[in-house]
Amino acid sequence: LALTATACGGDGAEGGKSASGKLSGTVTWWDTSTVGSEDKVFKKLAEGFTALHPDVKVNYVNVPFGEAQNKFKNAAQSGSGAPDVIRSEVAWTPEFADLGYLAPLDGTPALTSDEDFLPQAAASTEYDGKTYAVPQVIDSMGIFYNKRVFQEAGVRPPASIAELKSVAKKIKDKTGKTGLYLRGDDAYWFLSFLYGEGGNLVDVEKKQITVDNPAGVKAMEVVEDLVDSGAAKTDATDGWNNMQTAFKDGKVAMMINGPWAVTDTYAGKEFADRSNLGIVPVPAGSGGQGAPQGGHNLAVYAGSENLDASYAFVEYMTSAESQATVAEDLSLLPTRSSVYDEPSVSGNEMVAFFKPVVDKAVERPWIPEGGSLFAPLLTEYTKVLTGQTTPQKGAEAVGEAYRKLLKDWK
Ligand SMILES: C[C@H]1O[C@H](O[C@H]2[C@H](O)[C@@H](O)[C@@H](O[C@H]3[C@H](O)[C@@H](O)[C@@H](O[C@H]4[C@H](O)[C@@H](O)[C@@H](O)O[C@@H]4CO)O[C@@H]3CO)O[C@@H]2CO)[C@H](O)[C@H](O)[C@@H]1N[C@H]1C[C@@H](CO)[C@H](O)[C@@H](O)[C@@H]1O
Repeated sequence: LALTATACGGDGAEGGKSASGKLSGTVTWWDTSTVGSEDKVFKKLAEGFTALHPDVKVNYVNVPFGEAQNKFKNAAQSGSGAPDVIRSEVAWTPEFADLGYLAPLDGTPALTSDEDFLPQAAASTEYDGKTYAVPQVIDSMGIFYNKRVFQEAGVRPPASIAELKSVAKKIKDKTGKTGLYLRGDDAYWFLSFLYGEGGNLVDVEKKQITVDNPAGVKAMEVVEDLVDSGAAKTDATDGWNNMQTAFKDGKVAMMINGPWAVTDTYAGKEFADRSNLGIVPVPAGSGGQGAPQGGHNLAVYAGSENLDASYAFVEYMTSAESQATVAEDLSLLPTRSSVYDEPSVSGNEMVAFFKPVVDKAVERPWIPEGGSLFAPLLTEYTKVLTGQTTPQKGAEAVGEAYRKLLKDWK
C-alpha cells in the first residue's frame, strides 16, 4: 500500500512525497525579476522543473521587486496566500529569517554542495547560525558607457570623479549630450559615491552610524556637484525607465548600473551592436573606490505545505546548470564558483567584467534592519540631488533616522 503523505496546502493544493519518494503537489514561486527582459528566462527555467518531477506543478508568479517584500510579510503574517518559494533580495533575507517566515535549510535537499557558493553570496543567507536561503545571483555596479559617443568626443572612460567631470564636459562640448545619467529615485545609486569617499552607511563591528560623518557629507556634495555642474542628469521619479531610455537612445553617454540591466540595455538601438557597450569600474573618489554588493536568494516559506517539493525546486533553480543557463541568457552572475569555469560563462564579457568587481564589492550589513536603511537615505539623497536640502543637512537627517532605527548604536 503506497502511503502518500498528503497535506492541504495554503492554496488548497495537495503536496508531499509518496512512499516511493516521488514529489507531488504544487510549488508556488514568487519571482521578482524584471518583466520584459529577465522574467521569461526564469519562468521557462522554473517550468523545466516539471520535466524532472512530473507530479509537481510549478505555479510561477511574477511579483514586482518594489512590492514583493511587504506582500510576502503580510501574507506570512496572516498565514494566508504566501508562496512556497520566494526570490528574497539579499537584504530581505535576514529580515524574513528574523521574523520566522523562512524554513531553515541546513540538512535539507535545498542546500547541496554549499561549499561551492561564493562566501560573500552565502553571507546574506546565514542568520543566527542557520541557513535560511540559497544564493541565486550576486551583483554589483559599474559604469556602462557608449563607445561610439566616447570615440566621437575623443575621450576615454573615467576612473575618478574628477575624470568623470572632465569627460562629461568634453562630451557635452563635442556632442551636446549629457555625460552621465545618475539615478535619483533609488539610493542604491548613492553607495558607490559614498564608498568612493571612504564612507559607509554604518560600521557593523563598532555598531556605529557613519552615514553622517565627514565622508558621508562629502559624498552628498559629490553627487550634488555632478548634477549642478551639468556632468550628470537625474530624475526624482521613474528613474529606471528614464535611465534606461536615455542610455539606450544615446541621449547620455554613461550610466551606473548592474548586470540586471544588461539584457534590457542590449535591446536599445545604440546597442543592437553589442560591442558598442563598454563597462568599467565605478569611479574612485577622494577616499577610495568601491561598488555595493547586491543580489537575490531563493527562500522557502516556513508555512509551506509542500516543503519537500519546495526544497527540491530551490536546489534545481540554484544548481550549477540553472546558474549557467541564467548567466548565458541574461549575463547575470552565478553564485557558485564552479559555474565561472564553464566556457559559455567565462566567455561572457559582462560576467567576466563583473566577477572581479563582485569579489571586491563592499559587503553590506546582513542584519534584519539592513534593507530599512534605504528608505530614509533615499528621501535625503533625492532632496540633495534636486536642491531641496544641503549635503550637510541631508546626511545629518539620515543619521538621525538611523539612530531611531538602530536604537543602541552610536
Ligand atoms: C527601498 C528598498 O530599499 C532596500 O532595497 C535595496 C536593496 O536592499 C539593495 O540590495 C539594492 O537592491 C538592488 C538589487 O540588489 C539588485 O539586484 C537590483 O535589483 C533588481 C533585480 O536584480 C532585478 O532582477 C529586478 O528584480 O529588479 C530589481 C530592482 O531593480 O537593483 C536593486 C536596486 O534597485 O537597492 C535597494 C534599494 O532600491 C530594501 O531592501 C527594500 O527593497 C526597499 N523597498 C521596500 C520599500 C517598501 C515601501 O517603503 C515596500 O513596501 C517594500 O515592498 C519594498 O521592498
